[in-house]
Amino acid sequence: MSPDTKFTNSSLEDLAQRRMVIEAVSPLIDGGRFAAKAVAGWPLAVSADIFGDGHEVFAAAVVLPDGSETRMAFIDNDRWGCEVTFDTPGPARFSIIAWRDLWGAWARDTRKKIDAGQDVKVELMEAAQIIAQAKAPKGEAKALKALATAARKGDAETLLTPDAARLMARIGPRANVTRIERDVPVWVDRERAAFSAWYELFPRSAGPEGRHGTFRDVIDRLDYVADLGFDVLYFPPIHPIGTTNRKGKNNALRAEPGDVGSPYAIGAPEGGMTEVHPELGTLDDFDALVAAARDKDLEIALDIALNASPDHPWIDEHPDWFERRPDGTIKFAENPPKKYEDIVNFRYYNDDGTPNAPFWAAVRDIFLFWAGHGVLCFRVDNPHTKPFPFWEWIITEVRAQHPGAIFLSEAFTRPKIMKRLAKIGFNQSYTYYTWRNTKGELAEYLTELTTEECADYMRPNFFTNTPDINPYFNHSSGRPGFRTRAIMAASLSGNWGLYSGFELCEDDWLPPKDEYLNSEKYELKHRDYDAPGHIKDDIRLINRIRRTEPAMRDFRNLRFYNASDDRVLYYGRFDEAAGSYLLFHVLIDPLNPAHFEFEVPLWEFGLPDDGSIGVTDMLYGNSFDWDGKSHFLGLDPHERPYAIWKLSPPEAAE
Ligand SMILES: O=P(O)(O)O[C@H]1O[C@H](CO)[C@@H](O[C@H]2O[C@H](CO)[C@@H](O)[C@H](O)[C@H]2O)[C@H](O)[C@H]1O
Repeated sequence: MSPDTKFTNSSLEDLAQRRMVIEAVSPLIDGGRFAAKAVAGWPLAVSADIFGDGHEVFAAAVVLPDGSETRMAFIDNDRWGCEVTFDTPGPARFSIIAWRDLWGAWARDTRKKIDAGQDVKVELMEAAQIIAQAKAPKGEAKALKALATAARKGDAETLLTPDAARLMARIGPRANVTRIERDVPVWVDRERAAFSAWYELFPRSAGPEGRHGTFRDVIDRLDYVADLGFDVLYFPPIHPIGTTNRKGKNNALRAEPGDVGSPYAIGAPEGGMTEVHPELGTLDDFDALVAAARDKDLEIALDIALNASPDHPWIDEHPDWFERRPDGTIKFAENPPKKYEDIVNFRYYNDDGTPNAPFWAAVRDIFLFWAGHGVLCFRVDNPHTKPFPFWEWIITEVRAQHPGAIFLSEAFTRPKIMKRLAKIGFNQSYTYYTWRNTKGELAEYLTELTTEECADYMRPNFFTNTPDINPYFNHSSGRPGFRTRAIMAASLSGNWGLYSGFELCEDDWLPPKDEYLNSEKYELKHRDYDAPGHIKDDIRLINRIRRTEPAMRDFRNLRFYNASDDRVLYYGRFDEAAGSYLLFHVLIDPLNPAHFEFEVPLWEFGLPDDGSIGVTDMLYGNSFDWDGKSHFLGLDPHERPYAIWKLSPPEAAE
């Protein structure tokens, strides 16, 4: 009597489809709870550990929802990988399948047997059986028939040709096809989410001295910003500003007559987050600015700060949208130890724990309103002080209508919170760059950002400074430190930015904090953008290199190399497919020169240690050869605090 094959816990089919093992899939964020990030048109590397029992030959492929397959290649130690490309921004997914490759195993083993002089008559019968299982589409039927004939005639050599291997890899039978249990979610962004250069200015400061700036004044500043090579122009909030508890200069708790107030204290009788400050102009003026910027390939980014001044119209219209204290008064906002006396807190959840749905919907509509006015880049103020489900919902809702929307998270908070915000959908994240200054700190931080799992979902935006952060390093660095910090921000990260004044090496600070003296957050600021000592040439140069060198796009290609001085950060950005290879030396010490030895990474090009490689100095334009691996270089804070080299390896030169 045969044993009972009605297995209680699995069907036979199921057991067949689980014979292969596919594990440690990458990218896969929290088991698929969150989408990994990709960029439309950029290759996404997919990999997994794939193996099966015995000494069989295996094969695997990444499968997209349209059924298209990209074959994975064996890398090492049961790791397989390939690249796939998504063309359109929006939600996407992939699956992975693996199978036993019957023909591959047959060909490998038969070749060995023939080489050992063994008889392969039975193997030829096996070949005929495998060929009979192949399913040839019209165009390949003839080739398959030829293989069947060869098997019948005992022509092993024809069966073992590379052409036969390729044909059978395409159409040969797949045994025990195993598929990962769930598709892997991916969010596909447009390129600017991963590769952008932001310039921040206060529109109210864009006018001539002594007058409140307007959107029309900003139109006149567009050429300046575009000429520096930026592609996103970002404004702190542009809405009506409250007068109750208005802050005065230098964060004074009382404003003096004429003080303009913090633009983050949003809301006045003229309106809230969907109105513009009357002194800036009208919505029509704003639309004109967006259009003029677009003509210069500049995208406008707005600050979405969920702050209400006590004068915000919603306070009367929607009293239940605000947090209240037991005595019925509204709670003022804070980000301890900072206190924001000029703003109050919104209420995200009701007392019964359910979302304050009308308020959530109203915030969504703010984003949609500005998207309707051509704004698809949003810098979100303090997102970590608002609930995560709220952001996840908002981002999903906005993206459903605008898959190209970009959300930059301004969360200077604990690392895991920053990462969670990136997982739930923020496309870009502010980082700790402004506080990472030594070679060790920078290398360690960049290694984390580029190689750990967070690289699959978190995209740093390296701002050199912000209206809130006047970096300690620059208080005493002088111009050399401004130059190197800008060059590093722009070359270590795909996204970078600066807040206006950095290009003029502004360093007046308000001790003991890393804040600006006479901060523009509380007053208009008029600058001479041509004042001597600026670093505009450095900014133009690095933004031009970013635009022209494909190696600058995906920051995960960053590699550090050896330089014999701990004050010199030495790194490379290579894009082999595009033939773009850059090396950077940056002198971190803004006060003293360095003369050091460094290694040209000839090994990256398969060249021997005594090989030679062509190089162009991107600062001065001269080209020459580096012969051999070891070289010396001098950097001087005042003459040349950094060097950028473009390599031309021998193949590329030919
Ligand atoms: O709390 P962070 O350091 O992340 O700063 C962000 O949010 C602050 C609150 O929106 C904002 O603070 C500024 O606006 C406040 C409200 O008007 C005002 O009380 C603060 O003095 C002013 O700094 C900060 O600019 C923003 O980046």
